Amino acid sequence: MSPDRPTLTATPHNVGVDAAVAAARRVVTALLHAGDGSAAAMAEVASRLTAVAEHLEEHAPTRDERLVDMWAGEGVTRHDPVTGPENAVAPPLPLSGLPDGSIQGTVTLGLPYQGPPGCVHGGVSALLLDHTLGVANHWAGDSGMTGTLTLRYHRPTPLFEELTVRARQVSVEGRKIRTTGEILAGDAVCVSAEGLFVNKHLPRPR
Ligand SMILES: CCCCC/C=C\C/C=C\C/C=C\C/C=C\CCCC(=O)SCCNC(=O)CCNC(=O)[C@H](O)C(C)(C)COP(=O)(O)OP(=O)(O)OC[C@H]1O[C@@H](n2cnc3c(N)ncnc32)[C@H](O)[C@@H]1OP(=O)(O)O
Repeated sequence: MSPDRPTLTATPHNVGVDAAVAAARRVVTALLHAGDGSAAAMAEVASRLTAVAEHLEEHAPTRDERLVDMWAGEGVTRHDPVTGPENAVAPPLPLSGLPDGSIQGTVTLGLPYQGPPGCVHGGVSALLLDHTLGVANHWAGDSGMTGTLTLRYHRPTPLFEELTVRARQVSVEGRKIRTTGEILAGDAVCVSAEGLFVNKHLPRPR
């Protein structure tokens, strides 16, 4: 971690559940690349993956216990669907704070996130931006829940290319927090976002 660029999201470990999740992401991507026409032994793949799922289910706490556990501590989340090293749905997108108060991260998205041919699904862009704006609010000090998120899709967002996702808090008036952000490919803005967040926090499971 660089002192003028603090890491704001959970750092993946190369062991334990983080390593298993990284392998699961690889499986999801490999399945989509293989497709129905592949010569892979899909019946056997399905049976081995089912055995893995059954093993995990057998050793999991109850859902309520897990919900308490994943919200324990006051630090960064490890489970969210954007940055979470414990969430195989997350690309993941690591985010850092910049000296000007904004935040930024880079990510390259593959086939699981495809919308238009060769491009990122618009809902996936919305997910990345919603979360990044939320983290920018935490970093700035006043945060809340997304009330309204407005997106403008300027140009198709490419798969397989490094994207920059950035955001900054713009203003706080009473409980209303305004935040903006963008996804860029190179210097070109692909998607821009304006968020109105309302300072309200749901209680953590206990
Ligand atoms: C989200 C917190 C996560 C906690 C994580 C904590 C630690 C982890 C650390 C790191 C993780 C970092 C960040 C997390 C990042 C991202 C989180 C993702 C964000 C989400 O994924 S979050 C889920 C989607 N989100 C919802 O599920 C909201 C459902 N909804 C409601 O819960 C209410 O609807 C609410 C709260 C929005 C408002 O309800 P309310 O009763 O508190 O507000 P009220 O009526 O008093 O209005 C007060 C003033 O806000 C204006 N106002 C009201 N609603 C508005 C709206 N929708 N749009 C624009 N303006 C609105 C009024 O017009 C009035 O304005 P004025 O004062 O000027 O009249």
